[in-house]
Amino acid sequence: MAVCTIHPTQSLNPACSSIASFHQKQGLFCTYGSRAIMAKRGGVIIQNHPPSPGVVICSAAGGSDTLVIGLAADSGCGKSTFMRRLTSVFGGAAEPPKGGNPDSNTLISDTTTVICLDDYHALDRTGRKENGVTALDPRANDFDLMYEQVKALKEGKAIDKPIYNHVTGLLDPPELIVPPKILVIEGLHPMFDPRVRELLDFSIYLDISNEVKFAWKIQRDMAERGHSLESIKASIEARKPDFDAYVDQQKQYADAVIEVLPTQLIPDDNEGKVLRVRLIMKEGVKYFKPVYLFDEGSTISWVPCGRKLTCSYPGIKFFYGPDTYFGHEVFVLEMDGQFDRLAELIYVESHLSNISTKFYGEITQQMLKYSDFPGSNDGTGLFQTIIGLKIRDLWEQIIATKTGAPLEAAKA
Ligand SMILES: Nc1ncnc2c1ncn2[C@@H]1O[C@H](COP(=O)(O)OP(=O)(O)OP(=O)(O)O)[C@@H](O)[C@H]1O
Ligand SMILES: O=C(CO)[C@H](O)[C@H](O)COP(=O)(O)O
Repeated sequence: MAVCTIHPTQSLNPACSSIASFHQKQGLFCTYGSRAIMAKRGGVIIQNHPPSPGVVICSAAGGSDTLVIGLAADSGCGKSTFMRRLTSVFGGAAEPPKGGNPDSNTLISDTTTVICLDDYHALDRTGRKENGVTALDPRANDFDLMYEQVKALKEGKAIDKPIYNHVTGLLDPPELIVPPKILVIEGLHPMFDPRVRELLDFSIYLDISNEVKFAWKIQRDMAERGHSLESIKASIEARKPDFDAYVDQQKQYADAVIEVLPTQLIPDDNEGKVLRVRLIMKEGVKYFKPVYLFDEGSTISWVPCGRKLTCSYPGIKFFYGPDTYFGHEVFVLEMDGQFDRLAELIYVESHLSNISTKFYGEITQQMLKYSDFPGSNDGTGLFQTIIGLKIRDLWEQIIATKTGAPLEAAKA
């Protein structure tokens, strides 16, 4: 490990510059606090210029601990919302790379870097049109590059990642990505290519049923983007064959699936406002203990409404039990309905176990803190928050295993 001091008004002083250059040549990387400093094409640059003097640390160990998480879902299915919940578990805001392309799809926080796999589109918008393929088609994506670059980050090496510009529909010049502690690759195909799949430490699939997808699309694309009902229907229909062929099939590989369905509490509901959400958790995944309700391995139906939990129509119903999913043994935790008073979630939280919280009520606190995010009063927000905590736990366990440090005791 090498250490030197820098001043905010300088790029890097000569000593730091040569340290960073040296380490870059060795394929290692340097940080200033949680920010990355890279030697690049002969010069030295600081990612996110430091706001105050500080210490630069160049270390062989830093990047090689990168945990890689895959999050798959169709467009408009809540990936960004999920990412905001996940990064908030680690604290600090997630922002696009400072001073970079304003249309970058990347989000960087102190601990996490989220890269959007749309950046591996091999064909731009015109190219897809000319070739008659959708963005969901593997032929429109560069899986070789995706594999090489995710592998490099996992090995602690920085990459020059392409940018797909959703504003122009063009492929923009690449941006520098340095290895974070936790790398999330989100998009249409994180589990499609077996080589990329193999690099994932944990994988999640957001499975939004057609009815709910339609309701969310209407809410966003009609209310916020001025699209017509017909054009939304047409766009969902046009994507469906490729979605079924190339995206949906990835759920069989996911360690956790969040399935979002219409409620069963209202007969023939077609509004899509009240949701039945199922968290499907694979058994036997390293460092991941499925959450359970009351008694691990039992089958339980629970209506928590009553003296301790306020419920208006149509109420709330939980279910927990073992099942099989694509031939895998899984546990399913299900919530149908929505909370009237979010603070009362503590009552439900206190009956859940293996939730990887650090203190009593952490889930409720997280949900209250981000109550303005979509899904905060139902199972989507609850299960996304739980998965965020499980990922934090996974990372801490991996670090503890590598360093031999004891894990914090007294976790729920
Ligand atoms: N849990 C939820 N409950 C209700 N609505 C939701 C939920 N999550 C997302 N939505 C709706 O879906 C829209 C899309 O969500 P979000 O931007 O998170 O999806 P996305 O997968 O990142 O989309 P894209 O890939 O198109 O950028 C939101 O604007 C919101 O209207
Ligand atoms: O499925 C998608 C992303 O999840 C988009 O449709 C794809 O990336 C193409 O984007 P655009 O419509 O902006 O050209």
